Amino acid sequence: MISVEEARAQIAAALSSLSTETVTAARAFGRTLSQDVVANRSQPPSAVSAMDGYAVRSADLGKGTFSLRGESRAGAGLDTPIGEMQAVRVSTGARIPEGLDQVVIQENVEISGNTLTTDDLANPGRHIRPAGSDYEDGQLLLEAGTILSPAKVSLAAAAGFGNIPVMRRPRVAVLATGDELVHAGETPKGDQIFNSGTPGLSALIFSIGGQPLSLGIARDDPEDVREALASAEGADLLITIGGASVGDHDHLRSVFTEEGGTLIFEKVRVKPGKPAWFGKLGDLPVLGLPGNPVSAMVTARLFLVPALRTLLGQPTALALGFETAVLSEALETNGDRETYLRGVRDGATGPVRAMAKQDSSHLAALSEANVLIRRLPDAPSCKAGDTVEVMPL
Ligand SMILES: Nc1nc2c(c(=O)[nH]1)N[C@H]1C(S)=C(S)[C@@H](COP(=O)(O)OP(=O)(O)OC[C@H]3O[C@@H](n4cnc5c(N)ncnc54)[C@H](O)[C@@H]3O)O[C@H]1N2
Ligand code: MOO
Repeated sequence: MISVEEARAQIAAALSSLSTETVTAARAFGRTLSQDVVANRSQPPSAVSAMDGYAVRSADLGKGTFSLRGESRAGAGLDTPIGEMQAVRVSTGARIPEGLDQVVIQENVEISGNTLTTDDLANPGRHIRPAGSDYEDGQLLLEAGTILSPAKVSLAAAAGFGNIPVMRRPRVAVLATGDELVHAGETPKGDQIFNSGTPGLSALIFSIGGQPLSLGIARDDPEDVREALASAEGADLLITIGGASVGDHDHLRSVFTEEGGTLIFEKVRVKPGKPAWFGKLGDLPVLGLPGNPVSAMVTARLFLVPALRTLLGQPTALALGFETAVLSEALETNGDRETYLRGVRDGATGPVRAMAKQDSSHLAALSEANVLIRRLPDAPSCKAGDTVEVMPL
């Protein structure tokens, strides 16, 4: 059995990043940048007013009455030379005319005909945004591999990118297996249960920027499994749910091998999720997740999310984002598998406790958990007040 870290490294090694495409800025949220975004001009391009008011020479303040000399508007700056004791009407974002170095806000002036008086004193640069104060021409604004938040989309657009180069969305086929399953919304027979795995994993795939594609439910019949595997053609990654362990009616692994699949690993020293496996069917990477719903969701966090991030060319694809938290309740000695306990943390930084229900089929408990508490193999017992590693969910 290999460790979680080895498994993650083997998955990443078998994947390469996908091709790229461009999308309009308005559609770029959540996508991964495929090229650096570099500013091709400074922002603002020249010194501009930060307020509505009057631009003056700071050295003239306190010396008497100004005469008004035209207006500089956002997008239509004033080019006329400005003399001493002259003030120019400016709006927010308007270019500051040559030679002026202070803006007096309109609330602080008295206008009479064509003249202006103010009690404001010299404060050079006041209410003026210098050229390039946001960013300079040639500055690296966003690096390839960055996930585009709304603010980052806005920055790329501010830098003139109407179309943004992004990684293609990974197409992830999801195949559930087992005669006991029916799709949610259908009517289960007595012993049947709903397929919770496909919707849960699809949501996770979607949240990382992938395109989930359900291949439905393959019955416990080799021909049905064979057909389902064939239907994954064209996907960038196939996720299977269930049939990973040793059951008599699980045909997934045997059909995978018969069809020429190469197994890269089977079984990981992790709890939950020991039966997780990974291989390749021709060029198609196949990640087999255990059927137990919590095992599937936890192993998806550990293996599927980094796989998607690798396909998306994200530089920190393998980072799991651990934080530390203080325990509010003791923990027992861990077994020999790396263990991910469902936990509840009080707020974003408060104390954490492991939930009472840790069964790998208890989805209601998983949905209440807000962290996974990581316990390394054979970790000693912990008491309240000890620090543990947690992965936010
Ligand atoms: N003798 C042994 N038995 C088991 C072992 C073992 O090592 N020796 N491993 C256990 C572990 S750990 C796990 S995890 C499970 C995983 O088994 P499979 O991956 O083969 O999953 P199935 O047998 O197909 O299903 C297990 C369980 O999960 C339910 N299931 C499956 N798919 C879905 C789905 N899409 N949505 C909702 N629920 C699903 C299924 O009905 C079963 O209840 O094996 C242990 N056994
Ligand atoms: O390792 Mo299994 O995932 O516990 O139920």
